[in-house]
Amino acid sequence: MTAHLEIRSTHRCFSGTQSFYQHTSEIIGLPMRFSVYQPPQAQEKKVPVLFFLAGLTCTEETFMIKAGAQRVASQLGMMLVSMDTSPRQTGIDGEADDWEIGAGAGFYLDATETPWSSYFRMESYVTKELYQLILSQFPADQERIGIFGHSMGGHGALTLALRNPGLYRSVSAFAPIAAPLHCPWGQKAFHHFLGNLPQSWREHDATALIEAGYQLPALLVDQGLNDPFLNEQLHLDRFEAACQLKGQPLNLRRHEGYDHGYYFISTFIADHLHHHYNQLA
Ligand SMILES: N[C@@H](CCC(=O)N[C@@H](CS)C(=O)NCC(=O)O)C(=O)O
Repeated sequence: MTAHLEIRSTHRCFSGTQSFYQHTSEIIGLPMRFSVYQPPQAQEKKVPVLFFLAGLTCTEETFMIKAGAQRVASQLGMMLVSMDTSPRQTGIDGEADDWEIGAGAGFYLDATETPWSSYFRMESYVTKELYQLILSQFPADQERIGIFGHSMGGHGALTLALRNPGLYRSVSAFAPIAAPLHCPWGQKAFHHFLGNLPQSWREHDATALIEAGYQLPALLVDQGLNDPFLNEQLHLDRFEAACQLKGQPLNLRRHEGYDHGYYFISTFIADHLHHHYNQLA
C-alpha cells in the first residue's frame, strides 16, 4: 500500500528539490513530519540516501535550514532525509513542558513505559516505517543507505546502526550523547521511556553496545571542544575507550573553539557527506 504524503512545501535548491512532508504514521498513530532533499541526479536514477537525526528541541526543518548540507549533497548526488524528533500533540500530560523529555526529545527509541509507550516509538518509526517509505516512494538506492545525527540524534544514529546490523552501511555523528547511561539527559530519558530496567538501558547506550561486541562501519565523529555539554552530557571519552578496546574503527576529531550548535555542524558537514559517499561507494 502506498502511504499518502502531504507535501507541505517544496523548493528548488542547488538544482534539486527540498521538500517538507506530513503523513499519518501507522507505527506512531499520529501525523509525523519529515523532510527530503533530492539532488538533481535523482531525476534520472536511484541515489544514495542519508538519514539525519537531529537533537533536542529540533524538528524536521532544523537540519535542512541550518546545516548547509544541500550544496555538497547536490554535487555528490545524495538524498538527505530528516525527521521530527518526536511525536507531538499526543495528549500525554506535560508532554511539551520539559525540553529534555517528550515533545522534541523522543531519543530515537521505542518507549516501553506508560504513558509514553502509546506513541513514542521513534526507533521503529525511523528504522522501519520511514525507511520503507523512502525506499518505496523516492528514487532511493536500497544498497546505499547511511545514517548520521547530532547530539540526541548522534546517540540515535549510533544506537540504531548498532542495533540494526546491515540497515545502514555508513555512520557518522556530531557531538553525540555517546554514553547516555552516564549522563543526566540519558538517565532521564531512559527512566521515563524504559523504566528502571538496567539491561534495557544498556541496549540503548552506544558505548555499552560497543562493549558488548556490536560493531559499526568505520565511524567519523566530530566534537567541538567549546561545547558546553561535552563533559556532563556527551562522554565521548568513554565511547572512544570502548572503540579502542573492541577494535571499532573510529575517526574522532576534536576541534578547538567550536561549540554544540549548527555553526559547528555546518563547518564540518561536507566532510561527513564525503565520508558517507566513500563508505557507500
Ligand atoms: N534549549 C537548550 C539547548 C538545546 C540544544 O542545544 N539543542 C541542540 C541539540 S541538543 C540543537 O541542535 N538546537 C537547535 C539549534 O541549535 O538550532 C538550552 O537552551 O540550553
